[in-house]
Amino acid sequence: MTDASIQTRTDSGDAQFGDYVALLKPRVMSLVVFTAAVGLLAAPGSVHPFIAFFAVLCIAIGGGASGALNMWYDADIDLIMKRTQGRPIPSGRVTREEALAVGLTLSGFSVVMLGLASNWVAAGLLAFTIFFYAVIYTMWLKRWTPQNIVIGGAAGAFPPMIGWAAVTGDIALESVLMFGLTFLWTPPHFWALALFMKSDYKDAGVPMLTVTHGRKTTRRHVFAYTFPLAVLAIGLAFTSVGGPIYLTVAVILNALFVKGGWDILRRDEPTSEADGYKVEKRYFAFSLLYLFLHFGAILAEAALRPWGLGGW
Ligand code: HEM
Ligand SMILES: CC(C)=CCC/C(C)=C/CC/C(C)=C/COP(=O)(O)OP(=O)(O)O
Repeated sequence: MTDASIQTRTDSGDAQFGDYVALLKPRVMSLVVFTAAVGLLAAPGSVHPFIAFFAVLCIAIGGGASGALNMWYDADIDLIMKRTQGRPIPSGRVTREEALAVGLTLSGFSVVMLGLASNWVAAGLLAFTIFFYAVIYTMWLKRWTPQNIVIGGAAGAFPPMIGWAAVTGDIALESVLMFGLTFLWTPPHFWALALFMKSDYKDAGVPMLTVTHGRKTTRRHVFAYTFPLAVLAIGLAFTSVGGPIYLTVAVILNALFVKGGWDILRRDEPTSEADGYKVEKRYFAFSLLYLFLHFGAILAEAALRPWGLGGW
């Protein structure tokens, strides 16, 4: 990826602290960090609250670092897409070299600090996650295959596993299922967005499913993913991190998510375009609430456990 126009800072001024924070994709990372914190709090056993806080902080910094590496590599794409033109590199407030330096420094720092504060299984998983998002997804899959976000989605799904491992030093069925929940959720989450972002990915030459296989196929894929997702999400209720609260939340949310996927499938383009992609936008917003509430319910079960409540 070479593009001289984004190599140097423009005249728009020096970078502010906020520009460096924006490199870390804080809004997307907030939910990632929440799922990591829930993985940590739901794990059997306990760690000192300071270590727990510090471990989550390391995961947040590592996630942010991978976002900076993504912005470093994707600066050419971000310059083309309307949604991303205002980011620190395409708008000329931060150079690519600075973004790379921030990404690499924070990656190294977060992994080493997590290893020292908790254990090297968690640190290894964090390092692998950063590598997966920055190298496997960003540098390879994103520009190569419409399955980019399906496989690449694994990056965003690892955090609860990292949180869990920070306590237990191990990988367990529950942490793998929490991984699976985010993994199967990512395609409908992203493709709903791709449906209303219309030409952005096409203009940037990114082979998203909407571009390569068309919008009807993308609608079918959104709907199709809601079924395995519902099975896994509800199945998680019957493991040690589940319980009646989680089960209730999962049944309601998955019924709504399948129904929403059906609504998306049934829509045709002229109708969707005429109403400004209202249904697709609502579904994308609901996808965020969906994941937040599933992990929130796991947290509620864990929080009630010390009082003999929560769980089965
Ligand atoms: C390969 C996987 C994923 C892809 C391609 C993807 C893509 C996107 C995109 C393009 C946006 C628009 C936001 C922006 O312009 O900054 C977005 C928003 C968002 N995503 Fe994802 N996402 C993925 C996985 C995840 C995961 C795993 C999480 C959390 C666990 C997540 C949480 C969010 C949140 C919270 C927002 C809303 C941000 C805001 O309010 O601006 N995403 N996602
Ligand atoms: C270490 C750690 C905890 C990592 C978390 C990794 C993570 C959150 C991955 C989520 C993937 C994500 C934000 C994709 C955005 O796609 P994109 O980069 O193609 O989106 P864009 O078009 O907005 O740049």
